[in-house]
Amino acid sequence: NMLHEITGTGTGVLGDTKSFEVTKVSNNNYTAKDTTRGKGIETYTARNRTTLPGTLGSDTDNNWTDGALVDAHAYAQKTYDYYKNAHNRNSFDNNGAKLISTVHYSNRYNNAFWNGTQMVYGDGDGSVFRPLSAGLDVVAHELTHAVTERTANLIYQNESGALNESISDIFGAMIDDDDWLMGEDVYTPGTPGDALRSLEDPTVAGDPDHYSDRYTGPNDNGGVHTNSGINNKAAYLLAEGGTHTGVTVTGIGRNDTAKIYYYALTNYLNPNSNFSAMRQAAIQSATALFGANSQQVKSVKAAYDAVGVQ
Ligand SMILES: Cc1cccc(C(=O)O)c1OC(=O)C1CC1
Ligand SMILES: [Zn+2]
Repeated sequence: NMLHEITGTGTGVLGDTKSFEVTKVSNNNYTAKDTTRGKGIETYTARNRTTLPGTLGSDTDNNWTDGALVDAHAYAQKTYDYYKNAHNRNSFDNNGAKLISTVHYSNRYNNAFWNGTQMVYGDGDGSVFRPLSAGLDVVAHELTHAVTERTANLIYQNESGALNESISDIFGAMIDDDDWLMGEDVYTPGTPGDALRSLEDPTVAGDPDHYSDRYTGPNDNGGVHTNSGINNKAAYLLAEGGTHTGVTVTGIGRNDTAKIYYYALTNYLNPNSNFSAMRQAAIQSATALFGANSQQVKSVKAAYDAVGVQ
């Protein structure tokens, strides 16, 4: 309970020190259980097996040394705080639902996912990925899948699936807000400067930045992690501005961009929304938030013009 809530300190996967709320059970027993946020934030370890949630994280001296667990716990708290402070949303269900994360899932597992109940992170194989919870954008991406599931619930295939992925990348970039890259802190440790995806220039990772270049094949549920680049590029242009395919967009900044996408996700998008419906939802959201003749509405139209979505 709140009475035993204290601050823990630990070292993340990348060797950085961070602090986070934990529970003191006794003088030499601390658990990765935060009872200060919603109905709680709890982080577990699967100890490299696949039983979920596994064992609740614990430490004897409150100086935490399991980097993957430190990062998953601290970044879940940071992501909770973002949705509460920026969008007045209390956890993924807007009713304070407990945030459960498990690290050290399976063996050399190059993946992270939301399984409908909790977040799960592999350790990576050390070549393709480091432990995936070390990426704040990864944690935010996974938790945003839960937010999307409880709101628009975009079907995870073809265009609605690409939007599902893009919404997770957009809020991943809004929360890990020092760049427009996804997974840069955990992807290919041996290759500095690359990323799993880029919202600024999706083509650096081989993803399309215009609707005419969309993938229409069967792989990856119809290219959900590929065609996300089209809407990701639109969101980047909306926030930062720029000229793309001969169309100039006036940037409106990260905060207004985030408000527009959150408003669209929670008021207009539905499970079957395609890219055209995304354009309309963003226009209607910008209109509701900023007015019909606002710069924000003008820039939304230009951003979707620039990526070829009408
Ligand atoms: C690493 C990975 C593999 C497969 C699916 C996802 C997924 O969650 O869609 C995934 O996580 C990400 O894309 C996060 C953003 C880096
Ligand atoms: Zn995803």
